[in-house]
Amino acid sequence: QYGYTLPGWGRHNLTYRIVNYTPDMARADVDEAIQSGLEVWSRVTPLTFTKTFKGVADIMIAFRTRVHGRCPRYFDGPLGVLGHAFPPGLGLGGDTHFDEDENWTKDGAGFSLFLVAAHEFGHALGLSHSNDQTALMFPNYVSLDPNKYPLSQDDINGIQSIYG
Ligand SMILES: O=C1CC=C(NS(=O)(=O)c2ccc(-c3ccccc3)cc2)CC1=O
Ligand SMILES: [Ca+2]
Ligand SMILES: [Zn+2]
Repeated sequence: QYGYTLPGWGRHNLTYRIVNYTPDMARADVDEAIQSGLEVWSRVTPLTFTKTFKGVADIMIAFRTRVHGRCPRYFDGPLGVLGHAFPPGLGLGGDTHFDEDENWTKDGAGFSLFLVAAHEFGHALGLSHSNDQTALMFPNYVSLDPNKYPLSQDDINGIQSIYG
C-alpha cells in the first residue's frame, strides 16, 4: 500500500536462460552449477525455476567481460569482481552475469561457478549482503567445499522474509 514495493518478484514461478557458456567448463557442468545454484534457494522457498532456451527469461544468465552490451555495470578482468546480478524487476532485473575473465571450475582451482552463482542468485531474488561470516550472502568469496556449503540461518531468514 502507499507505493510500498516488496523487494521480491511478487510471484513464485520464475524462468531462466543460459544465454552463453564459458569455455572453462563442460556445458553439462555449467548447466549443473547453475541449476544447483538455483536449487539452493528453491529448497527453502515456494520458488520454482523453469529453464528456457530462447526469448527473454526472468533471469538471463551470461558470461561477459569488461564493458558488455547495455549492462550498466562492467567487469574488471581477472580476479576482483567475479559476477553481478540485478534485483528483481523487468528487463535487466534478475539478470546475472559472470566475469568470463575468471577461471570457472566445478571443483578445486579457480572459482566455483556453483558458489558464485548461488550468491548472485540471492541478489537476483532480492537479497542484499549479509554481515554474517557464514552466510552465502556474505560479501567476500570463501572457497569452502561447494558441496557442503549450506545456507546459513541468516540466508534462510532473508529469503523467507521475501518469499516465505
Ligand atoms: O554485489 C556484489 C558486489 C561484489 C561482488 N564481488 S564478487 O563478484 O567478487 C563476489 C564476492 C563474493 C561472492 C560469494 C560470497 C559468499 C559465498 C559465495 C560467493 C561471490 C562474488 C559480487 C556481488 O554480488
Ligand atoms: Ca573480474
Ligand atoms: Zn553480492
